[in-house]
Amino acid sequence: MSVPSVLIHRDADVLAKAVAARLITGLADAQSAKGSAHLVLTGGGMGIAALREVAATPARDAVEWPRLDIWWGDERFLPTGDPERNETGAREALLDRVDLDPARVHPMLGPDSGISAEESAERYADELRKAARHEDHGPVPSFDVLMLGLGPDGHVASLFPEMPAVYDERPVVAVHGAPKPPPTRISMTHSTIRAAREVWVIVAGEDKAGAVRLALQESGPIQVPGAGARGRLRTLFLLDRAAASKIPPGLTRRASP
Ligand SMILES: O=C1O[C@H](COP(=O)(O)O)[C@@H](O)[C@H](O)[C@H]1O
Repeated sequence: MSVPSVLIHRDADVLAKAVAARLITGLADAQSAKGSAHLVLTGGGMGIAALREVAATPARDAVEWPRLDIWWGDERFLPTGDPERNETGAREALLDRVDLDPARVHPMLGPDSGISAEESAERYADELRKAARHEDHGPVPSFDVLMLGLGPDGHVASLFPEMPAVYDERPVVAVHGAPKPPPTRISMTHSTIRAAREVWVIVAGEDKAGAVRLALQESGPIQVPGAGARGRLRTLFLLDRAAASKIPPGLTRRASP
């Protein structure tokens, strides 16, 4: 597991633009090295803002969209098209605006599929298993980039502090009774998050500053799920100044004035 690096941008707007630029470069590099790439999306304010910035820049054409697999780190267990679904936000911000191969877009199924949250999680784990190659050495692909938001309580994806999902070793699980609505969700677990080559934790706002500090320190991932979000090769905490305001000096690097 990698030790996190911290980059700080002036505000949420600059942060979203910087993440978009980094994402385009990262995906283009991965595709040129391997022919295709795997990207894991997050819901939440900054994750969707970054996708909107990707859609807005002509540099998006550097990515070969038909050769990209899109996954989600978590989903709110709501019907397809519900505005609160992470999938809906991502489609509106970017996915409906680029030339993706629909077979390579992998949403987590909702209740409109006539299945339970548990079945949805199991199906997603199966889909990940089928996409994993021999060289991935595990039940999920080695995602090139896995993006995460961070809640003020330290949650990432739908892994909330001290809830059963943070103890679970299956790749994907159903979550019931989440403290943030909606209560029923599907989430990748820590083991799946840690299979990614790069994990990017993207956070803006003063209300998250305490969670950022705890997620960067040696907190336990049970109490602070963000502290367990680490990539195999690289972990980046991409922050705005407000979110970085409680990090001890020396740990941070300012990336834009
Ligand atoms: O509910 C969720 O919240 C987190 C954080 O969202 P934010 O708006 O506070 O940044 C998000 O990462 C997760 O995907 C989502 O389901």
